[in-house]
Amino acid sequence: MAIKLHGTVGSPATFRAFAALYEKDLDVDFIPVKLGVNENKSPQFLARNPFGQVPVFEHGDLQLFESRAITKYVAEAYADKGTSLLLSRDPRKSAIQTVWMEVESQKFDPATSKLTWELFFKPLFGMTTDEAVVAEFEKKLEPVLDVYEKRLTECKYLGGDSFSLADLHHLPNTNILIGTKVKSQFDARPHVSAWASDILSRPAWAKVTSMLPK
Ligand SMILES: N[C@@H](CCC(=O)N[C@@H](CS)C(=O)NCC(=O)O)C(=O)O
Repeated sequence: MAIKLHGTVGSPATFRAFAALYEKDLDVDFIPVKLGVNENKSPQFLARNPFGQVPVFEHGDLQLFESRAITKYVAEAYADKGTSLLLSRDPRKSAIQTVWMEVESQKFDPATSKLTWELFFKPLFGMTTDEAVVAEFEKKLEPVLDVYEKRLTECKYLGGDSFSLADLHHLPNTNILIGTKVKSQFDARPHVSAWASDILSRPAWAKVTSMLPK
């Protein structure tokens, strides 16, 4: 029974799911969804995700949407395969990893998704970047990265001493932003900068980004 991922090359949420699947060395049947022609709003796609967004994961009769729910399922279902993406079964250690997964989705993602949209996707689609929005969200990202800098002086990765979902969830937006002027915010914080280089150089992530057109 093949694992299927419905998604779009370059979509941060699709790439987040792929990162977990590739860390686990899983074979994936990729089913491309064309966002540009609203394939994601077709009745067939809405039956898979009523919010009409990629990615959607399918394995037999299990169907999931929300990239972070997909990565968590993959980490748990394939716990003994590939990279261990869950730091511990101990509730206390596991809770600390969860804290940093929540920080990513509640603090890092809202600021960085706005910035990736303004600085990367809008120019890609021939739209004009709104510099006022960029300035506003760069300001919001700064205190988040300050907290990361402190955290990363205490341990090598956000969730603890090894790479986990808490780091993996950051990959798509970090990968885009280090190709923009926001890179300077990463560079200004030595531990954040080293952490970003480390997680972006993982072979599984290189396999994900190799899907991008050259
Ligand atoms: N929270 C969702 C976000 C999914 C999402 O924003 N997907 C985007 C592509 S990265 C999408 O499908 N956009 C098309 C749309 O919203 O109509 C997740 O993590 O899966």
